[in-house]
Amino acid sequence: MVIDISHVSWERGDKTILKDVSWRVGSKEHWCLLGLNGSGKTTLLNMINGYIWPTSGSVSVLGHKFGEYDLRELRKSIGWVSTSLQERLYGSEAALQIVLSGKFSTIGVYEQMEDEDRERARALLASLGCERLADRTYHTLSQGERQRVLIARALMSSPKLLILDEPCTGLDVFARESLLGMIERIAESEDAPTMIYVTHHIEEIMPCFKHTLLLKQGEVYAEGMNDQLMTSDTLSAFFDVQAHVEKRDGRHWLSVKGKSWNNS
Ligand SMILES: Nc1ncnc2c1ncn2[C@@H]1O[C@H](COP(=O)(O)OP(=O)(O)OP(=O)(O)O)[C@@H](O)[C@H]1O
Repeated sequence: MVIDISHVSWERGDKTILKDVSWRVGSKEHWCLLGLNGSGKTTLLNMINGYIWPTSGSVSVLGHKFGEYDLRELRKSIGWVSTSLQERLYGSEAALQIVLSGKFSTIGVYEQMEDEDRERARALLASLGCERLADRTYHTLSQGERQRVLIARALMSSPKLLILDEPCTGLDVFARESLLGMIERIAESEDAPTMIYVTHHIEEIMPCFKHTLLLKQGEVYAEGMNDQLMTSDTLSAFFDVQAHVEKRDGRHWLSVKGKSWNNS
């Protein structure tokens, strides 16, 4: 199992933020984690990365049970692309340096890098269609370019688990489709890590993500194969709206009371 979360709860004061959550992700099973704002997605990711501990229940990631393994070592095998990471990066660094920093999962490059590291970083930038950005400073990049650089950075350490936390936030529809295409290619590559895609938007779920965990108010609402979960009935009840789901080009599209959410 890549992720094995069993009956996990997380309490803060008198508030229960995660309630009896269980989730098992097998190797090379690419999952989507779907929930509205405040449903507990970030909290669950913080737990998977060992930044917070469950109040009750057990967490095991990449076969290592928390409490019995050095979490700093474990984090080297996990790539986590998130907006909060963007805020912590040094905006004045060149894109290539940012990708290189992924080798040791550090913010900034402190270790001696070899020529082969630079070659790998350039190859990763090229595979994400942004080799020409290698020498550009991060703060001059567009949001879509930043996300690609961060994904290249996350891949630099050849992670076994890659978490993409709302990677399409702030992207226009064309940049979004381009990034989703690249994510799909990563998922289909031979040495692909197990991938978790976190979002509020079902239309971003590419066909390579075959499973979804629906999280609602800190609880698992449902989980399973997308074709079973992504139905008008299930999502109407999940989102507490009158929703209509349509499948097109292997993806599911949601509209609410005649108003499309697709491009929001
Ligand atoms: N350290 C904390 N102390 C108290 N409450 C917290 C803490 N961390 C998160 N919460 C609360 O837990 C709930 C879930 O938050 P979380 O950030 O996990 O949701 P989310 O699904 O990631 O939301 P979003 O999609 O907006 O990022 C929210 O109500 C939040 O205010």
